[in-house]
Amino acid sequence: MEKTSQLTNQLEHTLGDAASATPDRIRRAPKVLLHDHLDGGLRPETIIELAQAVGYDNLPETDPKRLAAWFRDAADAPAKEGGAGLVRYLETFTHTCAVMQTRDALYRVAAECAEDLAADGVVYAEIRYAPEQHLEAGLTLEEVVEAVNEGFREGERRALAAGHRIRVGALLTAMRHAARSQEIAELANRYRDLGVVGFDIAGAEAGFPPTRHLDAFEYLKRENNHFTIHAGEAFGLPSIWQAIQWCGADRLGHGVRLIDDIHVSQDGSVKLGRLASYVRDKRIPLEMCPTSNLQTGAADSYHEHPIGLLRRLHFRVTVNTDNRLMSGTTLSQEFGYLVDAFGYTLDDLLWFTVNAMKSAFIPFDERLAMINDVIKPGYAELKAEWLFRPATGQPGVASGSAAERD
Ligand SMILES: O=c1[nH]cnc2c1ncn2[C@H]1C[C@H](O)[C@@H](CO)O1
Ligand SMILES: [Zn+2]
Repeated sequence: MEKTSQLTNQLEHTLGDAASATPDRIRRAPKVLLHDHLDGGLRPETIIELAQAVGYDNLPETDPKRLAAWFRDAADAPAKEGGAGLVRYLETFTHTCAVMQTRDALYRVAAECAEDLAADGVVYAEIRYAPEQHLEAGLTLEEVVEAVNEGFREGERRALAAGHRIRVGALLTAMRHAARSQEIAELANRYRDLGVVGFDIAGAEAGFPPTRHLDAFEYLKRENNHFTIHAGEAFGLPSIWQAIQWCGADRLGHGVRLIDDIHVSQDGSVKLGRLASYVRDKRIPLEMCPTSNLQTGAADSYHEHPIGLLRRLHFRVTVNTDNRLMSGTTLSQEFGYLVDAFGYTLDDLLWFTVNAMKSAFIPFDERLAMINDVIKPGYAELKAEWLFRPATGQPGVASGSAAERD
């Protein structure tokens, strides 16, 4: 009896160890990224080179390391100061957009984005940007979209040559303070199946409710197209409610404030309000971006980030980067922070990843093939690594455990 429990403990230990999410395993695990801004993920070296090429001399730093630190610090500042978080955070994009005004620059940034994500183990990504912010040097909206799409294709090819497979789709964003959403929605529709997979609105949330862009959303619905909406980041439940019930968003960008509609009692029992229930019942995906939320003040720490509770309650949570440059992060790092905060294992990471792939805007059969033929086998392989560890010469934990299980 005692021997049995000893072996059971060993078995649990071995399988627990097999599923542990070390930084190296997180990086090698196949990952899916649904919320990442093209203009928030440039390489610092590239910004400096592009600025020189176009004569932009307003960069705060001209050394790549110092420039990277500047972006991170500038994006951190809002939360530290407790000010108008998101608005200050968004000011940093002036510099990245300034160097993304030519065909070559957009092509390069998009290619490098795909390469960087692939090197981090991302196998599928939807990358968003606002075409209307790249017209200053005379490009048309169509030229912007084509340059970015071609850049993504080039990045996919380079990644493949380096031994990584990645597929990248574009989401076209309209800025919520501006008035071009209908035009951008039509653009997204025109380039559908040509590299663009959906639409989004972004920018300052307070004062710019999603219903300002209702025409664009209704148009996209009539066209059977897909869209996500940044909501519940800097503004609370009304923004989420409008995004879903008025605009019909397929997914929510961030959605952290949904927590305001969930009541946890002292005894640990949980009661969902009507909106939170609806989001969970309808399996509406939440594109959560932990570090970005800390920077804009939408969450106070990784430990307290609503993702912990929402995952426990089986909301359809996904993990994302938002802006890799401003947050000094990668998708692997975001998962690493959550592993440290919540003790997640590879099984949790697989759950988040399958959630994300199910929520992607590409056709169902392609999502399914990604899950069954790329993601699940990738995690299974990582979890099986212990089987091939060199023998230690100690009595075998593995053989005892396997025998016990049979
Ligand atoms: O987290 C965000 N919330 C709202 N807007 C954002 C966020 N991250 C980036 N943006 C804005 C700034 C970019 O210039 C724009 C398009 O990518 O989207
Ligand atoms: Zn965002």
